[in-house]
Amino acid sequence: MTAVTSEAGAPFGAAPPSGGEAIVTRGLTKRFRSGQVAVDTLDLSVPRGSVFGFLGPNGSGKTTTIRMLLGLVKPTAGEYSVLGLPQAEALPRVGALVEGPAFYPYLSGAANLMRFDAADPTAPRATARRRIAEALERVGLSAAAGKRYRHYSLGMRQRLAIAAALLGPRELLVLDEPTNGLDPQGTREVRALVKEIASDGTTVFVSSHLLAEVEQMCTHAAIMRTGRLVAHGTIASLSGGLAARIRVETPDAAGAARVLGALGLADVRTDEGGTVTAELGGHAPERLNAALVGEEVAVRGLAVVRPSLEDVFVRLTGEGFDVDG
Ligand SMILES: Nc1ncnc2c1ncn2[C@@H]1O[C@H](COP(=O)(O)OP(=O)(O)OP(=O)(O)O)[C@@H](O)[C@H]1O
Repeated sequence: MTAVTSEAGAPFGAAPPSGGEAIVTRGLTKRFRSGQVAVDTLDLSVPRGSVFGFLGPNGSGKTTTIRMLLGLVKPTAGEYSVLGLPQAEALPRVGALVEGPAFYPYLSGAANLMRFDAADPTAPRATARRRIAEALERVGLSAAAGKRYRHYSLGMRQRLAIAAALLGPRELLVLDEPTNGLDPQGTREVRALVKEIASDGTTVFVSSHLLAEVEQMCTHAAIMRTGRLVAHGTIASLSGGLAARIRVETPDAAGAARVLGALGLADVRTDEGGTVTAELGGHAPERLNAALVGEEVAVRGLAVVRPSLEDVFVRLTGEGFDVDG
């Protein structure tokens, strides 16, 4: 672990992590000179091979955490480990996209990567062409390698930035809000690329303020709010912590609510549009449908609604997830 002297002055333990984790943090904290605590005693475990969504509204401390993990910002307290290695050994195995690299508009994608690679003193010159061709191939830009950057679409530009993070063999890819500012097509391209990169075993740690994006793209997530972790786990376990609900569309909301209540379903609610919902519990939806129809309640639609990460956030914090910051 990269141990950081704690605020109390004692060095945090330097024991290596188990090896199954790509990133571990313990009590990681960053207080800026302004007094602002951007990251507050963060305990994070990112399993190797996961696509890990680091989720939180704007300003919740995601970028500051990433910058600490990459050695760009010094933590105030706590410790962290990346790939279970000392920082100097870990960083060459980590590809990162934090602030998009500045590319030259009149140069081609390949020429831009050549310049970018040349600026990295640790990159072996002799293999530059091969590594660049491989990175372009990996992000699906081989055919556009010779095209000028200024003619690239937004999605292609971001894929080139990801290619720049893949110019060496990487065990971990860290992407800070990679779909920010993209159009819908570019967003789709980048999401597909993240899944593709992860499919060969590379761990991907990706920050986002978009709940649905993390739900679609990630296997695991940590949810941040004002510098603190509010939830952490597999996507299934995070949303599995909340009960699924049954949702009944009917012209007879009062009748449906009565039948569901009589069957023992908990938390029966009728919304303003007349839709009735209740906690499903152990009930079989088809039996509920039969019971409603048997009681002459007309059913226009019946669905089981699984809780989303947004429901988890609202339940844990009592607040809506402020998507736009
Ligand atoms: N250099 C700095 N000095 C003082 N405060 C800072 C600094 N950098 C970030 N902050 C503050 O720390 C908090 C967390 O910021 P951070 O950028 O880590 O959040 P974030 O979740 O990445 O949000 P965003 O997606 O908007 O970047 C914010 O309140 C921010 O204003």
